Amino acid sequence: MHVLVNAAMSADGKLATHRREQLRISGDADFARVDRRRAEVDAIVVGVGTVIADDPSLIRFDRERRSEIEPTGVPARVVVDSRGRTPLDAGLLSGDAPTYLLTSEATPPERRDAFRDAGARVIVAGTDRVNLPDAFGALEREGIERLLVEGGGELIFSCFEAELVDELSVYVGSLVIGGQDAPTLADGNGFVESFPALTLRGVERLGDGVLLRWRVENE
Ligand SMILES: NC(=O)C1=CN([C@@H]2O[C@H](COP(=O)(O)OP(=O)(O)OC[C@H]3O[C@@H](n4cnc5c(N)ncnc54)[C@H](O)[C@@H]3O)[C@@H](O)[C@H]2O)C=CC1
Ligand SMILES: Nc1nc(O)c(N)c(N[C@@H]2O[C@H](COP(=O)(O)O)[C@@H](O)[C@H]2O)n1
Repeated sequence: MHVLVNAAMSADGKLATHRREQLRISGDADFARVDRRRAEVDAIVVGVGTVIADDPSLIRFDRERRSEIEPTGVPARVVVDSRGRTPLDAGLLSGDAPTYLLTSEATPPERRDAFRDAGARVIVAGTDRVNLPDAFGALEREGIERLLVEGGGELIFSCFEAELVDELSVYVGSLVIGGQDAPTLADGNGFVESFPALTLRGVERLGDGVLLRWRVENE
């Protein structure tokens, strides 16, 4: 499996304001780049915090280009949601693309059934919290090889903590958001003694911002 994390942050490292409302940090050029990356992967992954904050569709991409690359269909959408907090009327349960809900045993069986009735494929991995290596392994067994993780900060941290990330792309927009409670690129508990090592692969000006690309050196 290949896991790319992509996000847009402010110059001070924030993904959104402390109100956690959806915020346009990327410019048109970066959104077009993200659309191309979406067209190249098998699935796009977000945390339930992002679903609740943004209600994303995750299907914005260049359909013509997708048909050139992979004529078999659209990328799946994946929500990491330990307790089944995804609203049943969320945009990504619209049926426009296959949707997976990665959850834990903390989600009651009847709630899992409600997601299945809404069209989602439910994968249970972990007791209290989604066990990401197990859940991503289950996706791999479904034929999902290329994952694009779009956030938010808590999920991105967990992906690094579990050493699941192969590549990191960050668009740095020309704004300052501030706020100690605003989500950052990697939240969670933070690393203390050892830190994921990155090798810089690219620096590119895109509109008013900068795209930074790293390879992650997992041991
Ligand atoms: N600027 C950007 O590129 C992006 C910004 N965002 C912003 O980020 C904010 C949401 O980020 P967060 O609150 O950090 O939520 P998140 O989207 O990272 O979701 C975190 C939630 O996922 C669930 N979860 C289940 N298993 C987990 C595991 N093993 N590890 C981590 N989480 C697990 C938990 O319920 C946890 O609360 C929103 O304000 C959204 O607008 C989100 C994506 C991209
Ligand atoms: N690349 C990027 N730049 C920004 O400025 C953003 N705010 C985000 N957010 C991510 O995109 C999702 C929304 O996608 P749709 O418009 O619904 O397709 C949002 O949920 C974040 O994951 N990304």
